[in-house]
Amino acid sequence: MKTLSVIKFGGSLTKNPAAQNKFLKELAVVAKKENIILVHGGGPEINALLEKFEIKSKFVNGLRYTDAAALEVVELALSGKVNRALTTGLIKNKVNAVGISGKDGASVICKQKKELGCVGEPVKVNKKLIEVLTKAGFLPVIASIAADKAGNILNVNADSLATAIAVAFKAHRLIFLTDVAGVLDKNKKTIKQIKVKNINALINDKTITGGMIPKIKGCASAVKSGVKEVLIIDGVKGILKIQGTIIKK
Ligand SMILES: Nc1ncnc2c1ncn2[C@@H]1O[C@H](COP(=O)(O)OP(=O)(O)O)[C@@H](O)[C@H]1O
Ligand SMILES: CC(=O)N[C@@H](CCC(=O)OP(=O)(O)O)C(=O)O
Repeated sequence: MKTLSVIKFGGSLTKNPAAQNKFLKELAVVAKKENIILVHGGGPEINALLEKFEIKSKFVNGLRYTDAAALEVVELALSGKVNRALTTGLIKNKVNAVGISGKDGASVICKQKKELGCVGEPVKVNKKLIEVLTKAGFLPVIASIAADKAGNILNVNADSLATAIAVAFKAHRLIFLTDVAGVLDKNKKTIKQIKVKNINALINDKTITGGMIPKIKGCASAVKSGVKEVLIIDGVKGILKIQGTIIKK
């Protein structure tokens, strides 16, 4: 039986068309040998569209405070732009990709983090739709938009969404591709391996900040839930020759 990898493509990489194209080509190779669920963010696309619409946004511990006006723009950027681009790119590389978001098929149910406005934290994954797609040979490409149990749309950090999906599907691997060479220490050198018990210290001493916080927290919960290989890797180097940080028990 093929193993399952959940791969999260960081929005940071959408700024680098060469890296994005390389990723799509390499994913086409990997998808022949493994089942893949692709989850993506799109921070820079969201920022660019918010600027166009003159809507201000701010980040709290790596999560965007999202009011109702910003939410519309977030969905437009994630589902309308980034999801379309990745799905089209995969189809061009002969991969049977299908673009959805976490809200489709009520796949990911969230609890609203009211202090952040229209932001959700995944609390439940309904596997049906994603399973139907993977079993029929499609590769799901999932934008980090989801809904609460009443169907209200919420902005979800893509790292948290990828983690929830990896845990629910008991994935063998969870890989976060980003625009840096893994988790860096204070001298900007890649930390090759991090133990879960050391993660809080790295956050508290501010080695890990901003967008790396939801990623490393996702890694910790995936490792604790039994995902065997959890990695934060250099998205520019790609997924065939993996370079970055492995997170272990
Ligand atoms: N210790 C760290 N090592 C590497 N990157 C870090 C660290 N702390 C904070 N960061 C920041 O996290 C960013 C990656 O997170 P983010 O911008 O959300 O990327 P993505 O869109 O790939 O999820 C890096 O570009 C870097 O600015
Ligand atoms: C709540 C929250 O912060 N949502 C994120 C969703 C996109 C994302 O996670 O994109 P990256 O992969 O670029 O980080 C945001 O609004 O930026």
